[in-house]
Formats: sequence, structure tokens, C-alpha cells
Amino acid sequence: MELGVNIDHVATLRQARRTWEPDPVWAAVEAHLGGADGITIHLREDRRHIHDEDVRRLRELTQVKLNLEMAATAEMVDIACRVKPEMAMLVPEGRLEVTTEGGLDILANEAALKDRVARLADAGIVSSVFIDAEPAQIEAAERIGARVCEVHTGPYAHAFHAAGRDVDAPAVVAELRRVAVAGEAIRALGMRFNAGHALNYYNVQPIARLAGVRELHIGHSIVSRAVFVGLRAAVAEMKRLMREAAGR
Ligand SMILES: CC(=O)[C@@H](O)[C@H](O)COP(=O)(O)O
Ligand SMILES: NCC(=O)COP(=O)(O)O
Repeated sequence: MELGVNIDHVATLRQARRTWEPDPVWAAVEAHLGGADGITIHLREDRRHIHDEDVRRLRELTQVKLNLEMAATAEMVDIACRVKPEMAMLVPEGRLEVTTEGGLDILANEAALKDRVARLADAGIVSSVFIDAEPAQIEAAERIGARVCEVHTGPYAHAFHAAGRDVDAPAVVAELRRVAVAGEAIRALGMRFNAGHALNYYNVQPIARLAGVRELHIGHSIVSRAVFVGLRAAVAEMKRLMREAAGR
């Protein structure tokens, strides 16, 4: 199981002063040295953290896989086709949201999304979609040609912390089961099962134990811990927890 480290919030800190530090490229290198298998960045339409120049420099200077999260717009697909990340993940975006609030509604926009995925595939980019753990969205993901589904783990994470980190609480068991069932459906349709959003050092292991999960994308929690222990150590600790959960 791989870890994609989302470094958006290194850029958030830089943008707090609109300066040049901390540099997301340095963060990507530190994450790589800590054991990250990939780097994830979300180029938001409002450019609130990661900027176009970061994407270009990360593509040029880092040696691990790049996963570019982006709104499913023609403009963003153009950027992805120029930069050529290994993977592009289509996410819903709201200007007023603090972070991504839910999965992509593929059913509501199937024809346009199919076209975006086809353009990415023509450029040699694997398409991923960020979706809620809902069977109809998974089936729609397969129809539009997505090769990967990242299941939104926010509801599970919220339930986990609302229950005082009690993994046996009924709401937690139910949310975890929804992610597991979604993972089975994704795999049954021949797609790659990834998961992410609001995962942290306390809630990651039940997700990392799910059958067939291939990548976890984790950002805010790792960058938060890095403030105190350094990014290399923060990434290494997350990898250790994931390996322990997977029994390796
Ligand atoms: C799609 C997802 O769950 C997160 O990667 C999120 O989109 C990151 O964006 P922010 O860093 O702006 O919250
Ligand atoms: N796609 C999820 C991601 O990249 C990281 O989300 P978060 O850990 O910052 O909530």
C-alpha cells in the first residue's frame, strides 16, 4: 500500500505571507526521503495554496509520482495535459469551502466528465475520481473510463473523532463498512481502490487494513505534525502505521 503525501498546506503557510518559503519542492523532497511513494497537490481554481509555478517545479524536480488534484474543468485538463502528472484526480470544488466537502457527482455530469477523462488518457495520464462511498457513483466512474477511485474517508474520520476515537462505536463501524463495500465494488469493476481525506495518525489504521486498498492520500495531518517533528519524520511515522496495519 502506497502513501501519497499531500503538501498543499506547505504552500498555505507560504501564502500566509505571500513569500517564497516554505518551498513545496523542499517539502516533496523531504516527504520522499521519509518514505512517500507519491506527492499529491490540489491546484485550486482560486490558487489559494498551490500555484501553477509549484506544479511546474514539482514536475521537474521531484522523483516520486505526482498526483494532481483538480476541478473537472477544461482549463484544468489543459494544465494537466501540459504538466503530465502520473495521475490526475477530478474533485468537486467550491470557492467558499475550507477543504473538499464531498465527492464528485459523476451522475450529474457524466458526458462532460467522460470527455475530460478521455483527454487525460490521450495525454497518458491516469484518471482518478474523488467519490463518496456510493455504488451508483462507482458504476458511473467505470462508465466514464476512470481507472482509479479515491473513496472519500471524511465521513468515517468525522464519525471516528465524534465517537471519541472509539473504533467499535456503531457509527464508526457503519462508515468503515461503507468504505470497505465501496472498495470491493471498485475492485470488482477493475479499478484501483484508493482512499483519502481527513486521515490522521489516530484513524488511519482501520482504513489501511481494508482489503485491496492501494494508496492513501494524506495531507493536513502530516503537515501539522511536521511543524513539530519535521516532515521526514512525520511521513516515516505515517508509513510505519500503514505498514503495521497491513501486517508488513
Ligand atoms: C480531495 C481531498 O480530499 C483533498 O485532497 C483536498 O481536496 C485537498 O485540498 P485542500 O488542501 O485545499 O483541502
Ligand atoms: N485526497 C486527499 C488528500 O490528498 C489529503 O487530504 P487531507 O489529509 O489533507 O484531508
